[in-house]
Amino acid sequence: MSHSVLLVEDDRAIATVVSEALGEEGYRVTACTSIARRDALLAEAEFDVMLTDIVLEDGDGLDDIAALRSKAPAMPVIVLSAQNTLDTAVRASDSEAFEYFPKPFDLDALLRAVAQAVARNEGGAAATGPSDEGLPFIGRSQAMQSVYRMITKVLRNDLTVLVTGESGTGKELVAEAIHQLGSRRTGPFVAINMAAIPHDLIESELFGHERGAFTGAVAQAIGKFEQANGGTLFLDEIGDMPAEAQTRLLRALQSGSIRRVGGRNEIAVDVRIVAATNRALAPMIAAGTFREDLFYRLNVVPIELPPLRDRREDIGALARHFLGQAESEGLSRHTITDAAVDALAALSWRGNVRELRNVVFRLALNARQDAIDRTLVEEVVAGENHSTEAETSDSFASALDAFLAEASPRPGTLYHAALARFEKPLIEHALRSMDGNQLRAAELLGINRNTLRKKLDELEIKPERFARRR
Ligand SMILES: Nc1ncnc2c1ncn2[C@@H]1O[C@H](COP(=O)(O)OP(=O)(O)OP(=O)(O)O)[C@@H](O)[C@H]1O
Repeated sequence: MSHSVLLVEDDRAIATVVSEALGEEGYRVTACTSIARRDALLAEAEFDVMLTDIVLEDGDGLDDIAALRSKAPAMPVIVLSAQNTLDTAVRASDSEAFEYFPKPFDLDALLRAVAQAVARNEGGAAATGPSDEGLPFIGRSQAMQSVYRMITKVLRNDLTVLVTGESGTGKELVAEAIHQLGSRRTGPFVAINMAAIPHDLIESELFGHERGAFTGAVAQAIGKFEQANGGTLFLDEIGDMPAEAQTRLLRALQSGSIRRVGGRNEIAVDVRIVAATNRALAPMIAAGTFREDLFYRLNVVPIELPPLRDRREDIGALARHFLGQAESEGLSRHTITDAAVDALAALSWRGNVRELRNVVFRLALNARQDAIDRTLVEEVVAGENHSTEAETSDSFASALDAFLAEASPRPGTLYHAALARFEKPLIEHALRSMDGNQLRAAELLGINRNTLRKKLDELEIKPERFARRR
């Protein structure tokens, strides 16, 4: 017998597409657009799975989810939402939703999730776990959605997380979110930055020391591992950890216990580890400076933060958020014009969200009127060298390192493999900057339009993908 799906969705276009796709897969779909109708349908019949939007014409689809669970405790719920914030992702996971799909979503992925939900339901498994209010995580871009989804997946377990991403992309914020929203939130959150501590002190900082363990160890000291007992330990800039400390950390992760420097006793510790790095670890492993076995211990759940330049649509919301922060730190209240946001969005943001925060604070300091306008943005960022040649070449060099470490191409193919790797993103960047206009993209690149056309064919780039959507 085919499985039944209840679809609660007031966007008719989405409801139609999803119903048809499910129908083609052999599901019996019952669709409705309101909470009242949903409840009436649930009172009449049982469904194998429910798909629900959050904002519905008569209320919030997640609000009374607990009541709904008492009516249909075993029914998996898949949440579809256009409010793509971390809060929504967390609310969806709190409501014990089986999956959360920010809109626009990939239909095939949704169909796979429905199939899994049905299979899981037949197996009788149930999800568990609560959480509370969200963090000020700003950004609804598609690029941030997978970050939010990954965060919600680790809230009810103690899996080790490795957060990667360029400096200033929000890696520490992810660690804090995992701690504050997860099951360890009543325990301590302890952070340690490997790059900020002299190498010879790292082991004693992490594991503590006994009195007299080394010159200067005048008293016993408790390390970060013990301080974080029952909570979360955030190991920042893990790529900067010296070799001996790596070995000791690996041992601690394997055994769940530590030994203070100069100490004899093994001390059991219960900590959840979140590690972060802005350096590519693959080339370091290849070069023998980072232990591969430690990498695998840390990289249980990888969360990769996108650079700000890949989610420019978040810049306006972030800028407004930081203006609010500036105000709460005593600066006067300011708004920002759309033209000023566009000017900010055009910059390269090598320092990512941290750099944007600093620039916004400087704008607030320098503003002569209520609204921050484009002219002020241009004045304030003028002297800042947002994308100098040297910086661009630096980031190319590190991308090239990562490519070489991963690709290990056959002899005789290296030049072309590297070229192909960089040519496509470069051309896509030009098209994106020019809203898909090939003539202007060719001008930006400084190549002939026919050459560009040939490249588009060769590299299978579809220029219409970059046309501005209204
Ligand atoms: N999505 C976001 N929403 C709001 N604030 C953010 C966001 N991402 C980052 N920030 C803010 O930007 C600043 C830098 O973030 P954070 O320190 O988490 O970056 P990081 O990736 O850990 O940097 P580094 O690698 O240099 O340590 C912080 O003030 C943080 O609160």
